[in-house]
Amino acid sequence: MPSIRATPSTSSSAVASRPSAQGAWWQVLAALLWLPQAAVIAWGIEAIHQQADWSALAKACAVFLALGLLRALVDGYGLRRAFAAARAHTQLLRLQALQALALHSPLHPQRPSAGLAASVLNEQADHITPYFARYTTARTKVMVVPLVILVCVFSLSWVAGLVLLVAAPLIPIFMALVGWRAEAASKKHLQDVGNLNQFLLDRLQGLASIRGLGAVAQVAQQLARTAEQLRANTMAVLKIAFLSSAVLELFSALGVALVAVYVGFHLLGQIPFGSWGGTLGLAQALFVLLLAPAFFEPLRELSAVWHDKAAGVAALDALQALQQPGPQLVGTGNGHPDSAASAPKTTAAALTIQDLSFQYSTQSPLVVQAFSAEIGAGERVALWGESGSGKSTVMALIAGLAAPSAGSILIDGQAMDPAYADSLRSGMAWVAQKPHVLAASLVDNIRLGRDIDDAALQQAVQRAALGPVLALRGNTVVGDGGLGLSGGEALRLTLARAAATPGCRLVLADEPTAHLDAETAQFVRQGLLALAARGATLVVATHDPLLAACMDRVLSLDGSQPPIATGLPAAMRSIA
Ligand SMILES: Nc1ncnc2c1ncn2[C@@H]1O[C@H](COP(=O)(O)OP(=O)(O)OP(=O)(O)O)[C@@H](O)[C@H]1O
Repeated sequence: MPSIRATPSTSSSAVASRPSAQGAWWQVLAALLWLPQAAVIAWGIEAIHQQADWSALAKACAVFLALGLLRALVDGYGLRRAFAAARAHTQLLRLQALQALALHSPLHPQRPSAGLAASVLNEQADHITPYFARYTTARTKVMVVPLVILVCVFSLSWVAGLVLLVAAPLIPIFMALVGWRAEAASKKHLQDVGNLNQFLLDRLQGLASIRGLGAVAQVAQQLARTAEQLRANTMAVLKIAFLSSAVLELFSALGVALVAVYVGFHLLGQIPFGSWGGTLGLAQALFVLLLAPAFFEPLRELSAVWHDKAAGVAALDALQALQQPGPQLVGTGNGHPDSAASAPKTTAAALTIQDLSFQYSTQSPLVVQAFSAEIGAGERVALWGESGSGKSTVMALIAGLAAPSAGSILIDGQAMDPAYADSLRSGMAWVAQKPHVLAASLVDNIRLGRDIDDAALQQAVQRAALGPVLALRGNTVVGDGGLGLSGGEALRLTLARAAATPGCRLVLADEPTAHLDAETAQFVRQGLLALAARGATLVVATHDPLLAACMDRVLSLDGSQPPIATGLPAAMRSIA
């Protein structure tokens, strides 16, 4: 499995110059092969004019066809190479963005929405391949082919050369003017596609609430407005694309027409100058005439792929925007094979938190400030504090879901740093208040792809009292797209996941009993204490005085203390 490691971000302008240049150069060679082909045509027509014998003409035809075949082969080969390199490069950029996203901490303040990220990675990134394969190739051709043709034309006629020289710069100037608008319109268009995806995903997820509150018509109107905006922007992009083509066609047609007029009048003797003192022969004049459209051809090609550039650059920027710097997961998916921490431990973990501080971004205030605590192996501790005092943040920092801004966390004396975070985290179980239920069977939802044998799984099912649910559901899919789970069943699933964690030495539970009825909350409290009783340290962030009363100790983040809990069931008191 490839490691998930953050890679330095790359600007779109830097990566734009990176696709394989070889494919482009093969295509440049193919375009230049038109010169000998044009020479053969010009020579052949002059031969017909001078009534040369047919065998010479047949040879000329054969050479022309052979050159044509060679040109097609070279062009096809170059095109394939350019596309293969562009596809590979796009995949690499996609993977880099995906890896950066996978390393985003859940505490990242600018995490992109799931809909936007999916749209950028799946749809928008597809625009990068044509940009690298077609636009950058066309750009290389524009820099070489017209120059070579200009030298050839100038060597025969300075007037024809001058016509091309004057007409050519007008095209890039107008293209650039149109191109700025095109790029802005493309960015807006891609942004709208992302917004629509985000809107759809969000509203589909909240469909039950929308129906329940009778807001379907309003949401449908909003959707229609967003779709209409996307339509208008798509049309704006197309208008600009047509405008740029029209500008180019106009100037290239004028350029070719002027050369044709000059060549025609020169051959008729009406314009005798312009050919370095002498007069152009029929073959030379035809050669110049045949080269004129070829001079503009790379520019026309560039215009045709101009939209690819606008869409490609916008997609590169969108990929870049997914990789916003911010809090990242500690660790990279690679354990430290030689470290003592990577050896499986069976004893409960001891925690040392020293002067822990955290801020979500350099502009935001410290939400945890110089917090220190010692938690002994096997101890059960409640983190207490007013709402917003930073309990969840401290829990996330202990789990290595983000690196502290200052201070340190030691687990059994081992710092939670990137080299050891993964192996330290493998001995932790996280009990969330609202677990995500995957679209998979109940068993797969407990396993989560971890290496858990059947006996351990059965034990976890029993401990979380999930047996009856499992008997009823069997292998049917639960979660998104499958049968649902009740709130209580989902919480049991969380406990089962924690109970099945191999070598679990530290249980972290974030508000595990919030908003639960008394009976379910009691079940969760019992479940947590049972997990700890199997030899794990337990840290809970809670507002629940009953849960706090079950712990050995309460650590307050803001000086507040839980009220004296009453009504703790007798069975619980015995575990506590
Ligand atoms: N992703 C985030 N980006 C920026 N600030 C955040 C983010 N998450 C939390 N905060 C802020 O950090 C502070 C601490 O939040 P935290 O969730 O850790 O508090 P808490 O004590 O767990 O609160 P509660 O008991 O309400 O769950 C709050 O002021 C909150 O607004």
